[in-house]
Amino acid sequence: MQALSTRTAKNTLPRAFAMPQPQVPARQPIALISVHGDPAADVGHESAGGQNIYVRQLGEALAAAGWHVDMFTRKTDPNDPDVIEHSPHCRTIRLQAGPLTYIPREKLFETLPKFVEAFKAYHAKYGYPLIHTNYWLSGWVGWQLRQQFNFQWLHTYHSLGVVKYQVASEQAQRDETRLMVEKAILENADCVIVTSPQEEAYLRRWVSKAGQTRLIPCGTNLKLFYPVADARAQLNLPADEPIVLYVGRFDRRKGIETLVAAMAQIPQGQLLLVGGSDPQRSDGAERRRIEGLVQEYNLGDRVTFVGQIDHEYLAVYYSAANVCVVPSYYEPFGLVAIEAMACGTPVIASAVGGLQFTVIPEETGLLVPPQDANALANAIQRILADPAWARTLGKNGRERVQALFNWEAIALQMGQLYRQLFAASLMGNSPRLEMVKNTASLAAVTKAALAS
Ligand SMILES: O=c1ccn([C@@H]2O[C@H](COP(=O)(O)OP(=O)(O)O)[C@@H](O)[C@H]2O)c(=O)[nH]1
Repeated sequence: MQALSTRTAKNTLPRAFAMPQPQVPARQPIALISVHGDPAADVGHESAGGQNIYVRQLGEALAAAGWHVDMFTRKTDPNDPDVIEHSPHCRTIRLQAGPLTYIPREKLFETLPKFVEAFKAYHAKYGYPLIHTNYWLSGWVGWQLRQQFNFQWLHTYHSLGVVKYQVASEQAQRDETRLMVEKAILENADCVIVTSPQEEAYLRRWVSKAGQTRLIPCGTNLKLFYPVADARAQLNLPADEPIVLYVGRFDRRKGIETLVAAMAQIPQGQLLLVGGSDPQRSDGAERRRIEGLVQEYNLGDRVTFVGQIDHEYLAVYYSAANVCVVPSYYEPFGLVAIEAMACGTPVIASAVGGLQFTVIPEETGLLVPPQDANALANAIQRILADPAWARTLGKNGRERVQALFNWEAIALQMGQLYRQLFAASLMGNSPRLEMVKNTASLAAVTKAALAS
């Protein structure tokens, strides 16, 4: 007799009776636009800094949380690939808009219409229901698209012209188009992300009373930034000499000049300047200017130009330092401050912008007036003179980052906001967002996001 029963048992039912295959849920596609900050680029020099890190971290985290994320940037080198896969559902897409060469951001505006056209080809295919733009140039792109398509539009400024132009050395750069576009963004986007309460206040005082904002700070990756025990040994640095650290781009507004002048007033200690530069570009010119000052102050044997360091390896530098200084004249947020704090290193920062949110004077470090070398020298000496207090500042700093600026929690908050905007738009409502008003409520939101 035929062994009919065994075949039947092995799932040979006629097609009509077969169970339907489980469907893999389609991922919601979203677009992050960062025209001048390529999320796939190496950071720490003129054309790549905090914005590149922010967009890349956000894209990767949202993809891990179940979205399909396309991050659009302008292609600047013909040898670069057009598409980079960061993970199966997160990619950087480089669009051709204008010449395939680096263009400083002050001159990028005229390439934007081409960027909009190139983006539309992808939009026709994926129909992104949510677009998150970064910096005013990408915001202009979002604003143009908004006039033609229906999508939820979020924006992060990263830097505000109206605040930047208040610094004397930046006034010559004043750009009326930028100011007009920044106002249009606030008034037309579905939600603007402010990264500090200071940014919210600047927007309301100087840009517009209209438009919705939500406080979601920048964050840092606590798995990358933590206290490294044998940092000095790894870097071959002496165990007992004070080390003052600067990390960042060579740009006048970063105030490296003030830090060098402060070091000249301090009798001991090494200054490490971490950050890349290209001799052909403006950061190369700034580095030469700083090198000149180091010679003038006779600090040649106490200042080291370390060059660019991989983001993934920076924790060793932060951990090796007694203090990290962020001497900026203008700083919208300042990732370097929270990275140093996450490594347990006290921070001395200028009392400007978001640094007044991240650094708590006398608790996690010190704040000093910008461009004041005397005040900075005093602050550095106070910290170097009291190692026990410095350790307490460092410990408090790490705790503050854990409570408020942990990237994992920030990404979850952003994902929740995206979902909130979607839900409200599906119901035809203009979404009403709850404003996080103070640090205590932000800490509670952060905790809740991590617990969810
Ligand atoms: O050699 C370097 C110098 C800087 N950075 C990174 O560049 C970013 C600078 O961001 P920040 O917000 O401090 O300043 P911005 O460049 O956006 O003005 C930080 O994440 C640094 O860790 C880096 O990875 N390597």
